[in-house]
Amino acid sequence: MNWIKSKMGSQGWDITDDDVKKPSVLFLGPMRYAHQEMEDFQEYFVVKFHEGNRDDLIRRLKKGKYDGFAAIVWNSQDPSLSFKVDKELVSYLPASLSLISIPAAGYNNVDVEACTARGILVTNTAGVVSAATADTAMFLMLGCLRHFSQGQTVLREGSWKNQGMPKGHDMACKTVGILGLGGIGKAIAKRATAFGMVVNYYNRTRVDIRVEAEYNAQFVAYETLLRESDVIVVCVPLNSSTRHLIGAAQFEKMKTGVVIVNIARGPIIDEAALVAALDSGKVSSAGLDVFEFEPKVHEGLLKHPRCTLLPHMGTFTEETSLDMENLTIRNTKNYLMHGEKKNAVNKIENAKPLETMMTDSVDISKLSLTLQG
Ligand SMILES: O=CC(=O)O
Repeated sequence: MNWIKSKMGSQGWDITDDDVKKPSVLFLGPMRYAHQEMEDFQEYFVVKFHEGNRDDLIRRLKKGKYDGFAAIVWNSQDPSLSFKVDKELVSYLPASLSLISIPAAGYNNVDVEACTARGILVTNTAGVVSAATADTAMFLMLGCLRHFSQGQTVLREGSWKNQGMPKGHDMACKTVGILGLGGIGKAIAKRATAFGMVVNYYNRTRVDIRVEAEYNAQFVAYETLLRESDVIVVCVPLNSSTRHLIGAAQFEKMKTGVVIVNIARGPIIDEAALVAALDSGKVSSAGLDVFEFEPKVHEGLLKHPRCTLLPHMGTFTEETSLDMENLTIRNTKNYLMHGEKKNAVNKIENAKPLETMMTDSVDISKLSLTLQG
């Protein structure tokens, strides 16, 4: 039975299967793990997959191929789909579209303001990425403090550690400054405490003191975090106020020999300034999972022996991919069926009326049935 029928049925309308059509949802990029959730989803929605780049998508949108679609699931992690859902693209989305659901925590590729103006809710999967991303941060921290990447390179080149390699540093008793104590920041705080580190954090808004106590995290001013940290971990989302949050002026204030770790988004750090700080010795090493112009990586980082570099692998595990896909599908279903906005990153006051989300068929406008806002 489909959901519109059950909604209508519950309101006493006498609806047959023939009267009812399922709303359509466009999937950009494949769902590789969430087989069970997809099966369930297809009972209620028509699923269409689109493969192709931004131009293909715009061409199809202009031709009206996706008119009447209710939602888009946007796999922005897929390299072919990592283009921007910018103002121009949003302007081509059909009037029926009420949701863009993203299987990622970071939604910097989507012009959320433009979506809000068109009444389109945007959801992410922030809740399920924390553990895998925090594990990645710990790997980078350890790698940097102990020079493990350098050790691996030396070994692969047929040498051994005592042939010119500097000794590393223990994690215990080092001060880690977490820039952004959200879900990922908290997961890092927990792990850093287990390693015996002192945990400081900076947020625009200080978290509740009970949360601070739970995570052993002490709130400090941004300047203090820059000045007193042995390791700085970047965990804030990318937006216009966090772009180049760390640049030459900030490196200047840091301890000489500081370690920089970034598992959030590349453009939060001015990469050229980071390379200069590495070259001058101000920054002893950098552990980076994200890059300012990824997948392109600054030459100065690539050739730097004291950098540990990963190709954006923070959530690149089978388990977390499954959790992200499942949550993305659930976010879509819950909003379209129940108006639930649990993982929304923007505010939409009124959900679009149900009838505008139908691909065709039954004229339910007479029934004045709308989704809960
Ligand atoms: O980078 C990964 C994410 O945003 O989830």
